[in-house]
Amino acid sequence: MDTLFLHGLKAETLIGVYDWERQQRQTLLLDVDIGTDARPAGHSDNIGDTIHYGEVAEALRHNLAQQQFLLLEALAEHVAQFLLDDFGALWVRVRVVKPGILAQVREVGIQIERSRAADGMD
Ligand SMILES: Nc1nc2c(c(=O)[nH]1)N=C([C@H](O)[C@@H](O)CO)CN2
Repeated sequence: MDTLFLHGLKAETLIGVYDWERQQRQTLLLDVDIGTDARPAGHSDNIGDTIHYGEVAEALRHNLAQQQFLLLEALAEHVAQFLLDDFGALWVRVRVVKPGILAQVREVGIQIERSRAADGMD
């Protein structure tokens, strides 16, 4: 399988379990890997034969700005399902980092992998 990826995508959303986190959106960093078949576009050289990464970035930012979550786990599940459902991804890896949230820790986050074939069982 081929992988289309967007790494270091900044997205704002309301997220967190503490009261102060419910007051305003925070900026998260997402690494998104999308399993796809790149051969049709590789042969045709036509944007219509692939997943447009600009559209993925815009749709994700727009969608997350309208959502709210308590946990990074819930946000990652939401993003994975969004990519499988709305962009026809065959498989996705979603890594979410919440920057600067813990002192003395470089990065905190979650990474999940989900696939269409497993139908939510993985
Ligand atoms: N496994 C997780 N642990 C924690 C989360 C989370 O989303 N997943 N979130 C928090 C708080 O919101 C934290 O970001 C604020 O310090 C704590 N632990």
